[in-house]
Amino acid sequence: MSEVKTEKMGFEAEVSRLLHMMVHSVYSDREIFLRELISNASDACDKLRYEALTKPELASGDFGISITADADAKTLTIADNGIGMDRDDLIANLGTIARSGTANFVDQLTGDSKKDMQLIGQFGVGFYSVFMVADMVHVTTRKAGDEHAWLWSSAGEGSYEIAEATKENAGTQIVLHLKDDAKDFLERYRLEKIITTYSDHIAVPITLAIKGGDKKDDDEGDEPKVVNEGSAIWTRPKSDITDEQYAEFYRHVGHGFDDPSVTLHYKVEGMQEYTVLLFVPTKQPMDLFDPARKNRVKLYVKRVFITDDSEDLLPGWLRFMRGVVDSQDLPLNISREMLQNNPTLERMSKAITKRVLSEFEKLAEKDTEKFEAIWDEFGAVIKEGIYEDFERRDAILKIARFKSTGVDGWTTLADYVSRMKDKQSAIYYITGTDAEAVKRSPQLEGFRAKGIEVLLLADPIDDFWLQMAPDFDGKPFKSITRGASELKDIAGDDKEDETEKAPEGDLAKLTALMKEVFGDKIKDVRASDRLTTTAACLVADDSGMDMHMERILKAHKQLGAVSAKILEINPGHAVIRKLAEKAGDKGAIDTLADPVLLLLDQAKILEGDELDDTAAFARRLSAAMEKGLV
Ligand SMILES: Nc1ncnc2c1ncn2[C@@H]1O[C@H](COP(=O)(O)OP(=O)(O)OP(=O)(O)O)[C@@H](O)[C@H]1O
Repeated sequence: MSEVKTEKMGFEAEVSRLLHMMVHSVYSDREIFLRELISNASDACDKLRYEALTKPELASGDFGISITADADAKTLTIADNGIGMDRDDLIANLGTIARSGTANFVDQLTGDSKKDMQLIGQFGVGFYSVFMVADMVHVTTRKAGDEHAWLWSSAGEGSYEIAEATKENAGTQIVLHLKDDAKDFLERYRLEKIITTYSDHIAVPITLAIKGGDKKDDDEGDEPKVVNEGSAIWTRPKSDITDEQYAEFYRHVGHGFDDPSVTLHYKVEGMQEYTVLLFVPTKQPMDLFDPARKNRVKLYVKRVFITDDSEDLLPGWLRFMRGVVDSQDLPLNISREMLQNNPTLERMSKAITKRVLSEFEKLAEKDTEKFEAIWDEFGAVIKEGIYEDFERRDAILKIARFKSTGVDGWTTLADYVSRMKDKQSAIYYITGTDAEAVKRSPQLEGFRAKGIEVLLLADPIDDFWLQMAPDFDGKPFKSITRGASELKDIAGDDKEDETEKAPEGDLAKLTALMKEVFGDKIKDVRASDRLTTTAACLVADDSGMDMHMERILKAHKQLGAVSAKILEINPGHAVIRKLAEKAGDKGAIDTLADPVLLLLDQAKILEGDELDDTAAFARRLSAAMEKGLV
């Protein structure tokens, strides 16, 4: 017999950190390791079932997962006849951290085992959780279509070994040598309970056999017994499925660790036939803002898993949804490439999207609080649909929620419109990168004083959808940082404005002087009615681009230079009054140059813009302070 070559390999540093924690864990829900292993085994069966559509020789018999507890050997074995792994797969999957969820988990480890343990519940650690219960793990695996089998072994600290092995069929067998304090995972009652609690929804049969030990309490013999329902959960009637079973399935299919906030389970029959089981998570999935904007809903055809990577199953703006769509109409031998631009899939996608939106609409009416909690998490993503999904634009605008100066929580556009003032024709908004900073924008002052509501938009997508959606209910959206304000024409609820203002004549002299000082730095200077407490602010020209949008485009190098702005000054502000008084004096252009330049820099700072010359700003400010102090 030739000698078996064993290679010793070190775990990736992050895995070692993770494993160290697992090995020394005091986590009370250790039983989740079994859920993770069953989940992986089921995924492996799904993958092979798909491969076998085009290469039937790869699969051998019915798919199944078997769990064997050996009380004498103190081992728990989980075996599947799924896709299996080759040597490279083993190194990539059981030696590194591939999943973003786990990587995030490791990033957040503090070294304080109590705190770290709490994180497991939020992230899950997949396969590595076996080291909470086992001090030695052997994985024997053979990839379907491959003649070699491999044995991966590790005690969970620092390193693992890989050696060539023999295995009759494709699939994976994982043997856990249980730690002394984990022997309860050999008991039938305990195992059955774990499997039915966490894995009942698994669509392949899970058999359990108990071997050896004292059989006094277990008269069911050594024969493997099927312990789960074994049918795909989405094919079962709703009335047979408990909330907990839905939640477990959600966690399995969505790789989530929270509970679903909405479960949508229905069947369509007629022209098209398919079943939908979709979930809205409670918390944002890790990859929500990945630039790839991938959809994670799994597409099945007649119960056979096809892909969880179809760009056409649901639009990108619903990428937070998790679950399964099982079609009866698509051909079973459909390749993933053939799914692109497939008319059946397109029709299905449209109908599901419509249904999801109408469920949101219903929920928003029936349980506003719950819908708003969903909006808190996913609103920024749903709004991408206003930008890119022309057909759904109106429907999304209808359910969309916004922060506004008029209310504390969220408002709908319809509610905003119902609160519009007499002669107010537009829906006013202001955009920015930070919700709190937006709230403090000087341009809001005049609107606040008149009780005219302004939407406060601080999601990156806001500037973009506003380009695509010109109005709601016939009312145009209008940026309050662009163009002349129509405040004086709108009947607000302010009292007679009694603030003392600079006389028109002086003001005209001051604006002329300022224009001269600023040159082409500024497009125009004019008196403002949008300011009440701030001396000056910048606004964009009516025909120009919204200032925040311009800044975004410049940051993304989509725009060379920003256009010159208009400086609006507040005639009621003491500084402006003083300046206006002096603007007609002889030599005023010299004496007032520094203060008016300071005003301009101040307005830029309020916008979060960079100053052209910070040294000059500091010098002017010091000079002004000196004048005030001495
Ligand atoms: N029984 C198995 N058969 C084939 N491949 C497996 C098996 N178990 C694990 N793997 C491979 O190892 C990878 C890592 O597994 P792990 O449980 O750590 O994470 P995951 O399954 O990707 O994510 P999650 O735990 O959220 O399901 C899997 O993605 C899979 O490719």
